[in-house]
Amino acid sequence: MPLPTKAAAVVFDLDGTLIDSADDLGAAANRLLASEGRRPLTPHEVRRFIGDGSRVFVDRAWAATGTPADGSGGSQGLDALVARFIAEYQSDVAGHTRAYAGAVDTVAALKAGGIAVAVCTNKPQRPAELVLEALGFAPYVDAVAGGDRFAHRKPDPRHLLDTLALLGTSSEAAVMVGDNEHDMAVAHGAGTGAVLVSYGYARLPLEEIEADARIDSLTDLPGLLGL
Ligand SMILES: O=C(O)COP(=O)(O)O
Ligand SMILES: [Mg+2]
Repeated sequence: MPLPTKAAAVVFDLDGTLIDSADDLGAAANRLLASEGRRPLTPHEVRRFIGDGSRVFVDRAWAATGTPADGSGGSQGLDALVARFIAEYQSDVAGHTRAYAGAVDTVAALKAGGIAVAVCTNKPQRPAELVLEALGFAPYVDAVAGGDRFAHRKPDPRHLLDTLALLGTSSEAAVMVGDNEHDMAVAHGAGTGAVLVSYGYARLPLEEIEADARIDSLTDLPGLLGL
């Protein structure tokens, strides 16, 4: 679908779109893996494992480094590892994480142009809020919808629809901006515009991901939206 001529809201994905967070996610995972006598993840593995939230990230990390974690909910199983991973990650969300070039200024420019801004991420709510605060996005963001805020998360389009409900914006007047197939899938499913960034952590070849527009830098976004 074409992008709205006058967008009322822009919803951003977080990891791989607004922020390059792989090093801190990897460091937290590697501290946990080391405490369990496992090898660290490579930077390439970390980038491939991001995008489906903390539970899937830890599950992939465990499967890649030895016996997979037990998903049955026991005290030694995946649930316990996920809780420890989130605690590790939350202790240092921004040490090695950077906003992509121009990202904060772009979000600020949209806001100044009268566009509502939200973040729809599979990262859990608390670390998402902490990193947005630490990197200077928070003053320009009207709503944050972490992966554990609602009953559904990307690629379920209800994650995006529930995010838009927080803003009071209709799908037709909204644009989703993200770096992977889940972000574009929720945009198509919810009926918003879909803008794919080229520099993030997509696992599929970018040309295989359907999008209404593709950008190499967030600084191209205001122009694309007619600001
Ligand atoms: O996998 C995650 O934790 C988050 O990924 P997202 O911000 O790209 O949705
Ligand atoms: Mg992403």
